[in-house]
Amino acid sequence: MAPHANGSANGNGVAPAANAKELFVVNSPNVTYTDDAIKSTYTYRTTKVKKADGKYVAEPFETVYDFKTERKVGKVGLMLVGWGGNNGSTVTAGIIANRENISWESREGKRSPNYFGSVIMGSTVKLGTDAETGEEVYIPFHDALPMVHPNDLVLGGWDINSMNLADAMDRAGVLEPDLKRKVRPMMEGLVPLPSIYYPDFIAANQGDRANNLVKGTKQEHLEHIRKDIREFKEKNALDKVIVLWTANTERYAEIIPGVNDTAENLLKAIETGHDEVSPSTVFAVASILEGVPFINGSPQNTFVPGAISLAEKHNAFIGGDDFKSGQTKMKSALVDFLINAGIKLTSIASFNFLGNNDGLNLNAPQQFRSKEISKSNVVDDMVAANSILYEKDEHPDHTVVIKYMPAVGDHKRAMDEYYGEIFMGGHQSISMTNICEDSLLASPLIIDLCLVAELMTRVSYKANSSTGAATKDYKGFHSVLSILSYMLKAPCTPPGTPVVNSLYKQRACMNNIFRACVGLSPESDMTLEHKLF
Ligand SMILES: NC(=O)c1ccc[n+]([C@@H]2O[C@H](COP(=O)([O-])OP(=O)(O)OC[C@H]3O[C@@H](n4cnc5c(N)ncnc54)[C@H](O)[C@@H]3O)[C@@H](O)[C@H]2O)c1
Ligand SMILES: O=P([O-])([O-])O[C@@H]1[C@@H](O)[C@H](O)[C@@H](O)[C@H](O)[C@@H]1O
Repeated sequence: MAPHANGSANGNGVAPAANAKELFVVNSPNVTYTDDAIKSTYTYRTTKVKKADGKYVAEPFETVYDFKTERKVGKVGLMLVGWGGNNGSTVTAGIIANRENISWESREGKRSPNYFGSVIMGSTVKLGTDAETGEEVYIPFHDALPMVHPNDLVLGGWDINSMNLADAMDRAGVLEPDLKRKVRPMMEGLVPLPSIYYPDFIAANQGDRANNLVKGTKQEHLEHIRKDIREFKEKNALDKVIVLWTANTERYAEIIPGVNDTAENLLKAIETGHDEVSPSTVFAVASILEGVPFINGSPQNTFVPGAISLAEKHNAFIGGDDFKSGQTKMKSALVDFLINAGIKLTSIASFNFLGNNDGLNLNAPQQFRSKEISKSNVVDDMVAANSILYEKDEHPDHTVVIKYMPAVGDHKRAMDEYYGEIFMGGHQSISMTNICEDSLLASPLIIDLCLVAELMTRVSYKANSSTGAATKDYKGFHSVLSILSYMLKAPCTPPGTPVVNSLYKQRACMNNIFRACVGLSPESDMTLEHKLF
């Protein structure tokens, strides 16, 4: 395999197009490069398990897929709902600082911009083993497939508060003064579009912010948001737009038969202005109808059943819920480790103190409840997978507490105690404290979600198997983008499919789907080449 895409022919004798931005080329009879696309024929190998005479029977199973990834990334816009919030203003300043290569003075000396904390921009994946030295070859995750660079994103969005992004950045109190001073001139002119506000869905303590609102009925709101998306696309000559909710956490919407249970009922409920349709669902529906991916970075049930079926009907992408930034990310790594190490985790106590506007909103019981749900379900699949440690339906005790502590601002404090049983009745307690800026954890996740969602708009497949359901034409992945799970606390998955919470599995899934798109087998970590001589 040649490390650079400059001229080596692939197995089909088709020379890869000279695309200086692609870091590697795959030399295989199963991979073809055209000017427009990378096409791979890929054998997906799984194991089917049956039970016969009280015994499992495991059968290897193969499906052959053709994958196609469009190579032209195009100009991409990211529209944030809640643009003027802590996350919205921080990710905007961060992208501008990176794009303009702005350094700043801090207490510790000169600092330069980076994308640390972004799995796509800040981490590497193994491509393979060096043919001569046997050393492992790693490439930036961002180079695994053609992806948009965050510096090239065109940013925009909505907020119920009219503050410009420079003042919003000051209000957030996240970034260093010298950095804020330097990016201010590029942020003052950025003003969020008016948004929709249904006071019942977020905490009453947010009422003072609501001075930038779209008037009219729910149906008019839907049309207004659709028009905003279209105009943003046209004005900036964009090929694609991604819409992402980073606005306040809403309360759960009640699921009511006839109102939000089907696509038709949901559209009707918007038309008649039903109270149980939340602002985030209106944004999701607007995005679906405009054919742009919509991602929910907050915990509420934006994707009511009617929204999911509407997305399926329109082949539009949706992803959610709730950024997995700090405490929960640790949890989805640590619990995976403990249970897979054979340690019986018996309780998790998670405390969170934060003093930003998110914390103020979460001070209200209904909004806290949305967060409590998304933070509590993250260990379920790992517990259920181990029948040695846990009886059926047995769960560790799990408590989640969030308290508003104005003095700490965005510097959230997360304190966790994990308590479990070890060998022969012994006990193990692990306590950890995690202190960091909430918005500096969430901002890179916004970037990752946008980059991967955009990529998925360019990936299509057809089943090509004698055993699987063969299809004639290429089509996109399922509307519910569960490939985004790594970045999300409560991953939304296609209806009826399992949720995977393990951080390790979620990352491997992303990596291996990307590898399949260039015809490479999953990274198994077997490294037999170093074990068998
Ligand atoms: N920071 C993290 O680590 C993290 C992790 C997971 C989830 N989240 C979620 O991300 C969201 C944003 O967090 P934040 O710290 O930026 O909060 P924030 O309160 O600073 O920002 C939210 C913004 O949304 C605006 N808003 C509220 N309702 C709106 C609407 N209907 N339309 C448009 N704008 C609206 C508010 O005016 C505010 O500017 C929260 O729901 C939070 O729970 C954050
Ligand atoms: O990602 P994580 O650290 O588990 O969760 C965080 C919560 O602990 C915090 O209270 C909340 O304000 C953030 O929005 C985020 O949801």
